[in-house]
Amino acid sequence: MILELDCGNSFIKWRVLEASHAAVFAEGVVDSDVALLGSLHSLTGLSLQHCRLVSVRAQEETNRLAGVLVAAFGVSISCAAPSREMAGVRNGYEDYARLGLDRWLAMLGGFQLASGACLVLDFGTAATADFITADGEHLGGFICPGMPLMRNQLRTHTRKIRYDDVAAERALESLVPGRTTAQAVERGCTLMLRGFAQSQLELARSYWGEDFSVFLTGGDAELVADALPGARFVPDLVFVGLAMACPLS
Ligand SMILES: Nc1ncnc2c1ncn2[C@@H]1O[C@H](COP(=O)(O)OP(=O)(O)O)[C@@H](O)[C@H]1O
Ligand SMILES: CC(C)(COP(=O)(O)O)[C@@H](O)C(=O)NCCC(=O)O
Ligand SMILES: [K+]
Repeated sequence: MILELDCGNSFIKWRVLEASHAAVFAEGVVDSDVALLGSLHSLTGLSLQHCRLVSVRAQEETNRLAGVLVAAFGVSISCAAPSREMAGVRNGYEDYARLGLDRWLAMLGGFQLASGACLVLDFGTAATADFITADGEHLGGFICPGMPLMRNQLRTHTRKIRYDDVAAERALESLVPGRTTAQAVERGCTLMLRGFAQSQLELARSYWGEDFSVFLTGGDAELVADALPGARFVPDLVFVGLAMACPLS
C-alpha cells in the first residue's frame, strides 16, 4: 500500500492506496503528526510499503514527519521537489523553487485532466489561483488570505469579534447581510473568497475566451463552488499531481 500526504499549513490530508489497483483504502484530514500516526495505527489491514508526500511546511518539520513514518512503518519515502518543467507544464516563477509545491502539483493535475488551458483555484489556509496555457506555460498566479486567515485576523485585531465554531457553521446557511457578528464575518469573508475567484475567472476569460477549464480544490472550496458554475471540484487534485511527480518505479 502507498501512503499519500499533503501537508498544508493548517492540516495534513492523507490517504492510503492499495498498491495493486490504486483504490483508496482509507483517507482523512488531521491537524498534527501525532494525530496522523493515531489514524494510521487504528487501521486494520494496513500494510504500507511506500509513502509519497508534498509539504509546504518548513524543511525540518517535513523531515521530522518523514523520520517518524520511516520508524513507524518502514516505508520508503518520496518527497515532491520543485521543478522547472514536468508533465508538459513549465513553471512560470522567476525562481521556480519558490513556487508552493502544493500549487505546482495541483497545476500538474489540472493540466493533465484538462488537456488544455486551465485555471486552478485552491482554497486552504491561503487562497491561490494559477493560470496555465493550452501549451503548458504557467503564466503565474495570485495568493491571498484564505478563510482561516481572514477570520483569525479579524478575531486577533478587533476587541469585539468573538464567536464559536457552532455559530460560524450556522452563519453560512445563507449569504444575506448578517444580523449577528458571526454571520457578518463568515458571510463577509466568504464573499471575499468568491470575489477573488470570480476575478480570476474574468482574467482567464480575457486570455482564453471560453476555451479553458477551471479546477477547484482545498478544504474551503465548497464556499465558492456555487459561485463558479462549470468549475470542476476535484478535492484530491494535489494528490493527482503528487502521483505524477513521485511515480513509484
Ligand atoms: N474535513 C475537513 N477537515 C479539515 N478542514 C476542513 C475540512 N473541510 C473543510 N475544512 C476547512 O478547510 C480549510 C483548510 O483547508 P486545507 O486545504 O486543508 O488547508 P491547508 O492545505 O492550508 O492546510 C479550513 O478552513 C477548514 O475549516
Ligand atoms: C501559498 C501557500 C502558502 C498556500 O499554502 P496552503 O494554503 O495550501 O497551506 C503555499 O503554496 C506556499 O507556501 N507557497 C510558497 C510561496 C509561493 O507560492 O509563492
Ligand atoms: K493546500
